[in-house]
Amino acid sequence: MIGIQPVDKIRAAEREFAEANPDVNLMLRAADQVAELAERMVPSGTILVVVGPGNNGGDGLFAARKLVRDGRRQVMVWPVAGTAHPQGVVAARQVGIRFLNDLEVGRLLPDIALVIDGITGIGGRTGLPENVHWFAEMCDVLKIPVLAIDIPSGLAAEDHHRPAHVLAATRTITFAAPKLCHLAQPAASACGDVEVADIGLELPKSNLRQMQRMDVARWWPWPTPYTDKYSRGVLGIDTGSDRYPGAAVLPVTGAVYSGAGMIRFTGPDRLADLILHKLPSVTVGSGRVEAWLVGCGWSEEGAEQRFGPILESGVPLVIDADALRYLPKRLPEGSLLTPHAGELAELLGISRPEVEDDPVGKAYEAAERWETTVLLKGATQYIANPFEKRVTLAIAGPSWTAQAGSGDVLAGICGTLLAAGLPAPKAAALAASVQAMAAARKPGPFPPDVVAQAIPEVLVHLAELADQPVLAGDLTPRSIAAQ
Ligand SMILES: NC(=O)C1=CN([C@@H]2O[C@H](COP(=O)(O)OP(=O)(O)OC[C@H]3O[C@@H](n4cnc5c(N)ncnc54)[C@H](O)[C@@H]3O)[C@@H](O)[C@H]2O)[C@@H](O)CC1
Ligand SMILES: Nc1ncnc2c1ncn2[C@@H]1O[C@H](COP(=O)(O)OP(=O)(O)O)[C@@H](O)[C@H]1O
Repeated sequence: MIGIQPVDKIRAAEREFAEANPDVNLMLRAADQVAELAERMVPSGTILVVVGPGNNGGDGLFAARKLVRDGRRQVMVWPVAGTAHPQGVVAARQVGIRFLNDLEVGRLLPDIALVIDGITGIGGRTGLPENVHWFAEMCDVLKIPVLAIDIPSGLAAEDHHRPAHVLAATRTITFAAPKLCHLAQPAASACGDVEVADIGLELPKSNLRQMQRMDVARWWPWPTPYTDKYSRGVLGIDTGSDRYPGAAVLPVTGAVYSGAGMIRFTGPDRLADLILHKLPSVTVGSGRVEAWLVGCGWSEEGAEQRFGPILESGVPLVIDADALRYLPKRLPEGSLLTPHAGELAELLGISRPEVEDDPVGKAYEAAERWETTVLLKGATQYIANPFEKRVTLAIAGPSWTAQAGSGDVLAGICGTLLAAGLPAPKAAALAASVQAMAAARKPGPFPPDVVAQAIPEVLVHLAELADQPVLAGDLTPRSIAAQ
């Protein structure tokens, strides 16, 4: 898990570091890392460092000096605000770096191998200074690689919006910890590959976090020799309707391919036949379950009657789609709500744009109101955990997943993990991440049930990461591969 840090915490850590280490210049540390990454990105060719008026520009100027000294290449600087970090300017001029004006930049741009963006970093407000709009567009048109220092200029560190004008990066090097804009869409789409560089800052634990593959590997409920179908977790699924028959098949597919011990389907009989045709391991009819999944494709008719008895069972529920309209004030302990932005808006009695404007805040608000875990779905998936007062971002996948039925499959995976006994925040973070990783293995317009079928491949890979044996004896996947 990686902590996502707000700007005030970064600045506080920087102050503490400066007090404790008066002889260390953090800007030089940052600049060295920028220069080193620039060398890796383009080993030769002219580099243009674009600098703004603040410390982000300072990083750029010291990186420029380093690049001139270390390599025998041409480095030029464009100070877009007229003024720039004074010591940085002196340092750059000392090594003979040429400072350009707008006209010169326009003329030389086609021959630039790399642009380093030091216009704004964590001090940046949303939006690019007007006099560089043309430049951002030209970099895009000419396909010039851009290395952003800390934050691509135009983005604001704690904001997930992507404004119309942004200097989109090929890579971003940020310091100490990622910021929300690096990970949350659509802002993240302007950051390219993000590298977090250690410059020695100590940061406190954050209540906003990003899942890592290793977390999925560690937390996944791997079966053991003591496991049987019951102990792996029996999941009850009541989903689908005549209007939405696929909403019965898809969640069950998600649940089966993520390893449910047993599934009891209690939806309409006709849909049970459909499911059995595809997935004969599913059982039909009621019985003891460890968790329920409800709501996908219920449509409105009869929804409340279906929901009532299941709510009374008291086991944890995954509550999706139509069932979200009938939430009681108190939910069974350990339950999980899985709304998309529109459904969350309806739950909170606000508009969809209000949710889209503040997904972290609104997911958390619903989690607090119902005292339960909320998984807000979308391009970035947020898991709000009101018990530990934090929000976790799931691992993200390709946008191909944005299709009807993906949410149904995701609900099924959540159900498997709740039935396995995982607490809802973990179940949600794992399910959303694994679906994204499966989609990354099938990058294209594969239907959601085909993406679900890639989950076992993802798990085999993760088992290797967690060093989980897959055969009797001591053989781990790694040792098998070595045969
Ligand atoms: N805080 C830290 O830990 C460290 C910070 N460093 C660098 O310092 C940066 C932060 O420096 P600053 O606080 O000076 O902030 P920035 O350099 O990010 O930006 C501040 C300046 O840009 C202007 N500005 C902001 N948004 C604008 C916009 N949309 N249009 C036009 N002008 C805009 C502001 O008015 C201000 O003059 C970091 O991002 C990083 O690059 C590094 O030197 C290493 C240590
Ligand atoms: N831009 C996107 N990139 C990746 N995944 C997305 C994107 N938009 C939506 N998704 C995924 O698509 C699913 C949509 O869920 P939902 O709207 O409930 O679909 P349905 O109800 O049709 O199954 C979610 O699982 C979400 O993760």
